[in-house]
Amino acid sequence: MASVSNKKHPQGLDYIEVSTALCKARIFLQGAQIDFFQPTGKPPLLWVSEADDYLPGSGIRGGVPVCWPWFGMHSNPAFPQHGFARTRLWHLKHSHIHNEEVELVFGLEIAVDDRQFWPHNTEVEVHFRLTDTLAVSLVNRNLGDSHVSLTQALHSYFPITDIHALSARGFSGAKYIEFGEGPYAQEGDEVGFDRETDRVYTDLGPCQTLHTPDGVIEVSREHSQSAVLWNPWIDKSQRLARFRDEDYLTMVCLEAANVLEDKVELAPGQTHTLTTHIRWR
Ligand SMILES: O=P(O)(O)OC[C@H]1O[C@@H](O)[C@H](O)[C@@H](O)[C@@H]1O
Repeated sequence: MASVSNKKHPQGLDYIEVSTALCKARIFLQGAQIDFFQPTGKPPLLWVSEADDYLPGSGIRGGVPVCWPWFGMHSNPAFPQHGFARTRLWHLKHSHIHNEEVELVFGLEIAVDDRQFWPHNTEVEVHFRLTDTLAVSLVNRNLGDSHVSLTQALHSYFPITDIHALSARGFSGAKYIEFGEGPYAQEGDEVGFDRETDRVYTDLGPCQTLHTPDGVIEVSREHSQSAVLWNPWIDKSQRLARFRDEDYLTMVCLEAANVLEDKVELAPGQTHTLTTHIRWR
């Protein structure tokens, strides 16, 4: 029997625990952030640092942080990197169990203090559809009477066993910006890792794969032509919060995004839905 239960982490954060015949999952109200997803009979599909302390107010270093309503640094350097939504308390609006499929919808009320970051009249939701695949959608509706634009990402962290053995594929035809330089044309379909990698891809096809010693993870996107491929390597690992020095060896981020020329443009009344589907192939 599928179940959806409210739980509290020992450090105080509330989360929703999902258990079905097809998967197990854990989603925190803070940030509407999933940090655990395991299809039945397969290894977990998301990575979280063992250094994470799950303290209220700091985003969890792993799973799928929601970067909204901007990705990366804001033009105002006083604003937080990757937006403010990942550390705010979302609320569960709907949960629906149908056979062994669970759907959860989280909403975010913009607090008065956060109006400085987001003064627009919009609605934002994160939807999870949990089967043997993890589907996450970030839905934006423009409820106001003026045009709104934003950037965003579903900043997914994946367990890849050994960064030296990882082959990321599905990049041919795309271009990327890295460390503020570019755009560069992607050479070939495949990306290997032997240094810090922080590429913002555009003109990217809808499906990439991560070939790891433990299997192939498939990451596909809808309503997104951009994605971020990130591994901090040795030096940056030592500077990152809630991250162990050696963590770069076992993780990579492949983030479904709407960034650069792929940003979300919403006319009054319009809705945009960014979706990523993640599964073991
Ligand atoms: O430490 P944060 O704010 O979670 O960011 C982690 C990384 O997120 C990635 O998406 C960026 O491309 C990196 O440059 C950044 O370091």
